[in-house]
Amino acid sequence: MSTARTLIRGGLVITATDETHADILIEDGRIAALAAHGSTVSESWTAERTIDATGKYVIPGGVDAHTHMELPFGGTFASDDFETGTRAAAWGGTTTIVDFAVQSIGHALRDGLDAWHAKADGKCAVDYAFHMILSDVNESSLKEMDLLVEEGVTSFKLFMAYPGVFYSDDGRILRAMQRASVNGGLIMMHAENGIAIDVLVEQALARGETDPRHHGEVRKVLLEAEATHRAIQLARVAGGTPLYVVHVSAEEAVAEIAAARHQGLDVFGETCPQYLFLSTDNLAEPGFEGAKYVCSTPLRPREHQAALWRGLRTNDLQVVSTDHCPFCFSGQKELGRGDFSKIPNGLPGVENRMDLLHQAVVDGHISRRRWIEIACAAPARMFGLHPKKGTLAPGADADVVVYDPHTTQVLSAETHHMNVDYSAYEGRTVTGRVETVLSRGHVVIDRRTYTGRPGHGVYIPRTTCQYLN
Ligand SMILES: NC(=O)NCCC(=O)O
Ligand SMILES: [Zn+2]
Ligand SMILES: [Zn+2]
Repeated sequence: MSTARTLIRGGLVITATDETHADILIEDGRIAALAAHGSTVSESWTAERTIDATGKYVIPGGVDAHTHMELPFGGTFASDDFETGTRAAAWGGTTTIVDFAVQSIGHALRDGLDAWHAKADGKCAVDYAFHMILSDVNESSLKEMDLLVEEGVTSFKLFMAYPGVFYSDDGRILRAMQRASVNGGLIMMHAENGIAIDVLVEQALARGETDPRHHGEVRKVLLEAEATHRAIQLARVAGGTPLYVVHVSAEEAVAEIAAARHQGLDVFGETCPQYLFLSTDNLAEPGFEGAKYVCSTPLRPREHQAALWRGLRTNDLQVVSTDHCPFCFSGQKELGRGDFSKIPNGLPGVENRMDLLHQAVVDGHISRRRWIEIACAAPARMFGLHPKKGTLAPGADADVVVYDPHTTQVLSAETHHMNVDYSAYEGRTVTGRVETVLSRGHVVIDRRTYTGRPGHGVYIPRTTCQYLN
C-alpha cells in the first residue's frame, strides 16, 4: 500500500550514531532521504504531508525485543492481546515488537508458531516478529529449529527456571546450543536456577512466608549469577554459540556477562526498565500490593541498579526490552493471595520503555545516542531486523517518532493504553513524551491521537543476529 509522500521538518534527528538538525523525506513507506535542515536540497522537497518537528527530537521507532502478548502463565493469560498490546506500544513510541511463540511440552515448534501467528494476524497496530520458546528439546524439535531459522524465526528462548513448565535441563540446553551453532540461531536464556528456587519456595511456604516479598527472597541473586555462569560455559562447550541473557537483574549476573565478553565471547545481555527503576521496596509494599511487582528474574535491592546502568554505558549490556507480560491486579495477580508462588509472573511496560529511558537521559545515566542504541538500533541488529528497523537511514522503514523532550507527564493506569488495571510506575513524573508516530510511513499516533488500526502491523521475518563481536 502506498503512503503519502511525507516530510518531517526541523527536528533534531537522533540515531545511535548521529545527532543532526535534518529533514526527512518519506516515500512509499520508507525513508527516501535525509538532508540538513534549511539546505537547498531539503528546501526543494515537496510532499503531500509535512510534519513540523521544530523543537522536537526525531528518532527511530522503538524495537521492543521481549514481549508476551496473551502468554498463558500460572492458569491465566497475559492481559494484553496483540491488538491492545501493539496499540499501547505505538502510544509509547515502539513500532516493532518481537514476541515469544511458545512450544508446549509434547508439541511441535510449528504448532506453537502457528498458534502465535493466528493470535497476531490482522490484529497488530505496529510490526511484529517472533522468537520461539523451546519447552521440549528433542530430536524432532532440534530439526525444526533449522527450518524456523530459514523462515525468519532466528532466536530461541530456553529456561533454566520454571521446572515442569518451560524448564530445560543442562543436557537439553547443550543440545539446543549445539544446533544453534550450526543453524545460526541465537539462544536466549532465562538464567535462574529453577530447581534450587523451587526448594526454597517450598521451604518458605512451609514457614508461612506467603507474601509477595518472599518471591524476591527465594529467587536469590546467587542463583541468577550461577545460572548465568552455567549458561555461558554451556555455550562455550557447544562451540561458542552466541548467547543472549534475557532480563538481567543482578549485579553479579552482569559481572558474569562482562567477564565473558572480556574474554571475547559472543555473550550479550538485556535488562528491563523494571530493574532500572523499581526494587524490592516495591515487592514489600503493604498488604498484597507487592504482587503488582512479581516478575522473574525478580526485582532486586536498589543497589543493583548502578551496575545495570554501568553495564548499559559500557556495552556489557546491549539492549533494554520490557518483558511486557501484564496481569491485572484484580482477578489475576490475586490468584497468589496466601501463596506468592501462585502470583502470575510479569509486569506491564511496553508503553513506558521509551519514556523511562528518555528519563534516564535527563537523569544523566545515558546519552541521547545510547538511548537510541539500546532501545532501537541494538535490538534491531541483535535480532536480524536491521537495516529495516532501528535507524533512520535511506531505505529503512519509515518507523519514526517525533518526541517532545520538554513536556512532562505523570505515568498512570488512568491514562495508559495497556490493558491492565495498574501501572508499575503509578504517579511517576517523567520528562518527555511521544507526540507523533509513523509506522512504515503511516501516521499511527498524530499529535497524541491514535490514528492507527489493527492489521496495519505486519509480520517481519528476520535474518540471523547481526551483532556478533
Ligand atoms: N518475566 C516474567 O516474569 N514473566 C514472563 C516470562 C519470562 O520472561 O520469564
Ligand atoms: Zn524469562
Ligand atoms: Zn519474558
